[in-house]
Amino acid sequence: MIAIIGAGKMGEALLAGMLNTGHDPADVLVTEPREDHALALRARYGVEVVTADEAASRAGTLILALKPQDMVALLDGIAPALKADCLVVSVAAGITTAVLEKHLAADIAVVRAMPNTPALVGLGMTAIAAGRHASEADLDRAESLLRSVGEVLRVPEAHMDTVTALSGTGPAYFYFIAETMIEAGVLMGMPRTTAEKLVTQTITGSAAMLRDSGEHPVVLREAVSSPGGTTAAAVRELERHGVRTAFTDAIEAARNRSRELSEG
Ligand SMILES: NC(=O)C1=CN([C@@H]2O[C@H](COP(=O)(O)OP(=O)(O)OC[C@H]3O[C@@H](n4cnc5c(N)ncnc54)[C@H](OP(=O)(O)O)[C@@H]3O)[C@@H](O)[C@H]2O)C=CC1
Ligand SMILES: O=C(O)[C@@H]1CCC=N1
Repeated sequence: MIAIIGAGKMGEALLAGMLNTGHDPADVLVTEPREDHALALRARYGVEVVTADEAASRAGTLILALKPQDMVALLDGIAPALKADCLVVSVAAGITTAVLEKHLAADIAVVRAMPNTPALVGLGMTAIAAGRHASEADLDRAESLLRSVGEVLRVPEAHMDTVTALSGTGPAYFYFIAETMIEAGVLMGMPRTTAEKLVTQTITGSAAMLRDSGEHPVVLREAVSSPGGTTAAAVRELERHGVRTAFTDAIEAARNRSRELSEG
């Protein structure tokens, strides 16, 4: 039995992704404090909605997808109910395996995971790192569960805050660029629906090329840049406005915020 505690944006993306890829709703429990949201989840996905204690006592694999700020209180609350052989997978930004182990039973198997919302459409990217008591088999279990919603990479836990900044937060950078491009089209007088279609398909096609060509992004960008042309003019403006530095600083700020979240 898999239980998800906290079916907000990320928890629901994992839930929907898992069910879309063949998990049986009868094998999934969900915990959500808000009555109306709990009822909506039950109606939408056909899963059983239970209390956190019940989820902890019945789950073979427990996914914790509540906010980092709510995590310690939840861990302290469910620790007595948890099955000794339960695998705990936390997707919370910044919450280390040491914190999870400290507030659950000392020898519990925990895996820290950082997914992203494209899990909803089966194209997620998740990095995982093992706690002190998680065996290779536990990592395999976490990986096979998360692979149902996209790709999975094992990383040292020391990299997890950077993972959070790159792939966990990454979809937001992408949507920010998409939004900016659409608004630029609208500013220049294009109908919004036309701008949205052009930008969405451009981004989808570019992402597919980046994934499938095996080329470095610089090579792909150079292929778009005709001598004396539009792309070179545009890139000069991006550099002049410090967009590269802005992105680097943004990603560093996300990494630092993830670190701060581990301090409570
Ligand atoms: N959003 C994302 O793209 C990603 C998020 N994450 C991580 O996922 C976690 C959730 O983030 P996100 O989905 O964005 O946040 P949300 O606020 O959308 O989701 C958190 C959910 O947890 C519920 N919740 C709060 N307290 C409890 C509790 N005691 N028991 C059960 N459920 C509870 C909340 O209910 P209510 O609203 O009623 O308070 C809410 O539905 C965070 O730890 C975040 O770091 C990781 C990767 C990507
Ligand atoms: O914004 C956040 O804190 C979460 C973690 C990664 C993406 N969203």
